Amino acid sequence: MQTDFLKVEALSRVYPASRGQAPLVVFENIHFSIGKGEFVCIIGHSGCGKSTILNVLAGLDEPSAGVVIMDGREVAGPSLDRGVVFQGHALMPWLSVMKNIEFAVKSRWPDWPKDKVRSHCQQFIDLVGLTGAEHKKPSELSGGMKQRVGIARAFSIQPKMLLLDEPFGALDALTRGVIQDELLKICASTGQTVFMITHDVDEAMLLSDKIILMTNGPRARIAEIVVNTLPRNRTRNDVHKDPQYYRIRNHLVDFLVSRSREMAQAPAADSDPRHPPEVRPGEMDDDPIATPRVQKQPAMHLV
Ligand SMILES: Nc1ncnc2c1ncn2[C@@H]1O[C@H](COP(=O)(O)OP(=O)(O)OP(=O)(O)O)[C@@H](O)[C@H]1O
Repeated sequence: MQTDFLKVEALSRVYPASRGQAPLVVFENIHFSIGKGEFVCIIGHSGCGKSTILNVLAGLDEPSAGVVIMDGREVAGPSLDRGVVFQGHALMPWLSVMKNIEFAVKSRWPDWPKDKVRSHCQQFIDLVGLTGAEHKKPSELSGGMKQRVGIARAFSIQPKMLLLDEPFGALDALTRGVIQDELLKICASTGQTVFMITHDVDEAMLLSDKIILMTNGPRARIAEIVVNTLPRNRTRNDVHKDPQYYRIRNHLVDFLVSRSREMAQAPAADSDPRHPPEVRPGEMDDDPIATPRVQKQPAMHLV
């Protein structure tokens, strides 16, 4: 695997002082890398800068310091090499579902004949369960349906990197599960590289190879990177049966409930921010047998 397909080096984001207030340092000195074909989730409380980092990776925002290098080239603006799905759907309201997706596909492959563009788009419309809604405008769709169009559009351009900002948050549980399964299948068959923001620890554990944990902002930093050692062929139905599952889950929940705040208040540890600690289940303190209450909890969403 190309271990540093995407490299983030010394990234900081500072918003200038306004109305007599001090400048806002959202995060600073962020370093991480993503291997080709890796699925990386980032979790942390609201305001720690997850969306800002994603926007910088997308080339839609500029960092105050630091650099992002993808496939050997510095990210200096938006590109069809990176497909983005936002919390809001960001569709063109005057275009139908099909035309919204066609627009992206034609930009990606301008030489493709019309029929090929159409059948390619249809494949992704079917994938997200929107068959029959091809000619509807966004105003005629529910919030979840609009979100699915955004997901189909991002998948359809087969980008080198998918950037997902809580893409499934607005979906009902059933659709969410179906699209998570499809995403797993697409990643397994195409080796898609993904960076995804989620507030849902179960979603992160189902989908990711690694989970970046951010301390609370301001001055957020990477606390650690959890290596998800659950076997890669996991499914929603059996992922929780793995003996490692609750150990990892407890560790993530514990981080969100207490350590993310405690670490934010403590001065930066003497660990080198260029090499955030990687943690595997065997190195976690949380013992699933000692803390069975967490096993009984339903899916956990924290903001
Ligand atoms: N244009 C701006 N000017 C000043 N501050 C901003 C601006 N945009 C974002 N911020 C601040 O930057 C911080 C990080 O915002 P960001 O949306 O990246 O956080 P987040 O972790 O993605 O939050 P959430 O989980 O709620 O989406 C917040 O404190 C926000 O208020």
